[in-house]
Amino acid sequence: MEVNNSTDAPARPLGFTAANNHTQEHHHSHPQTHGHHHAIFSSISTLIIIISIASIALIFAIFLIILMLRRLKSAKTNGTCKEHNSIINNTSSKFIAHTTVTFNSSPDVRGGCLYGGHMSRTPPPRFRGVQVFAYKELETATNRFSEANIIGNGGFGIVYRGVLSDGTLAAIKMLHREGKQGERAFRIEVDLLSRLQSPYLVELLGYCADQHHRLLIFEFMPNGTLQHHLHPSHSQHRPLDWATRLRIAFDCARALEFLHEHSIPTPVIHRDFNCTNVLLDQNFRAKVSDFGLAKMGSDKINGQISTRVLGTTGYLAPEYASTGKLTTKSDVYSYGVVLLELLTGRVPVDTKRPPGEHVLVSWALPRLTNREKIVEMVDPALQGQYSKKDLIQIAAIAAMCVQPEADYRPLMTDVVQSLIPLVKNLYSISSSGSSRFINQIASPSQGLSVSSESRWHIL
Ligand SMILES: Nc1ncnc2c1ncn2[C@@H]1O[C@H](COP(=O)(O)OP(=O)(O)OP(=O)(O)O)[C@@H](O)[C@H]1O
Repeated sequence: MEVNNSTDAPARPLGFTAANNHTQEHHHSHPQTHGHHHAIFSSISTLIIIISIASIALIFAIFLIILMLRRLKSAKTNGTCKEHNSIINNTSSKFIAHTTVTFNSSPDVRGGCLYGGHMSRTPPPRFRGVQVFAYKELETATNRFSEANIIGNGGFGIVYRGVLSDGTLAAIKMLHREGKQGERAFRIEVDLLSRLQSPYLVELLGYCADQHHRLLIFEFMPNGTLQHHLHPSHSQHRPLDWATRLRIAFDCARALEFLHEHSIPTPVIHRDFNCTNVLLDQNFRAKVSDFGLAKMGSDKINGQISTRVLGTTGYLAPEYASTGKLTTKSDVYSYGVVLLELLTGRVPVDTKRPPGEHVLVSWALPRLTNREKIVEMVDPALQGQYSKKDLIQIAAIAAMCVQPEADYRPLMTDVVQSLIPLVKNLYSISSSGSSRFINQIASPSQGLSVSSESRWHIL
């Protein structure tokens, strides 16, 4: 049986041939219909082409929009830093090479982040986690720095109580305009406290370097200074009890231990540790403040720093006062003086007292190692709240800390270790809510951290 009639014709599938034939027939028999179909086809393909082009254009536009949105987003994130950096690298206020901040002339930052350009949706500018405030914001926070909001007046400036825009209560320190020392103190506090975070140090919330204004914004410590409670000018404060004094001594020891041992890469010497620089929170937990005179260990030559003698009379270690040689042991001495104040309720220098009792350390040292005399030294306001064993232990620690020879003084770590059993014992016996405190005693590093980008230079 033959499938193809023509021998020359290539073999084709039947259907194909038929269809072809049919098409040919159709073409021949309906030329107008063919033209009409052709028009329909061409308009359909035009439509398809147009739709395709439109879709491609649409996809491209969407892609572009996404790209722009992404750019915008990342610009915002970096923008905070860039914007901020441009301000701090301005001639007016510079943070150079990790540490040095110089404030030479007035910046023109109107409209920039220092002049409240970040008031609305963008997050406020930050420097190492510390907020940069506009002067206007702080004016608002303190009701134009009203007298009613003044909470203190220190060597470097006036401290105001203020409420920040997010409702946070803050202590706002406005530094005096004149004097290089104030400028330096400002620079050191910002630089140091933005790197050091410890529950034993008063937190720096932010700063303002707007034109000639220099302000530091700290967490608010509702119970003020240890000075106010230990040596009140009026008798408005109830005397601190023994347990609270012991806990304050412990918190301060931890603060100095943190500065000396856990600050990276070099130890920090507070240089002005005293009762006015110990602030108390609502639970009378102590935090150390005022780092304006602090020094980095990197300044040292053979373990000691030669420097101008700055600090507070009565708290200065003898070798530092006489030669200007500063080490972490200078802080240990100052700590010993504060411990003596907690123990005796006396001020470091009191010329109203009888001869031989003017200087607290000279009066206390020979008595601290005499068991009978220790009891006579204790602040009468304590009214025997302590155990004699604890008293002797505290006296021994204080005696070690105020040794005239720096090498004989203990490290702050040793002081902390000696205080741990006393404080643990005290708080396991007493009040509720102490378990958290005991946990903190047990794990010294808890809550402590130091910024990893710390590369400190001489300040
Ligand atoms: N964070 C704070 N919270 C609550 N009150 C504070 C805070 N910081 C300071 N004060 C109050 O402001 C007062 C002045 O503090 P400031 O640190 O300026 O000076 P000072 O420590 O008393 O003296 P100096 O700066 O000369 O060492 C303190 O005595 C205290 O009453």
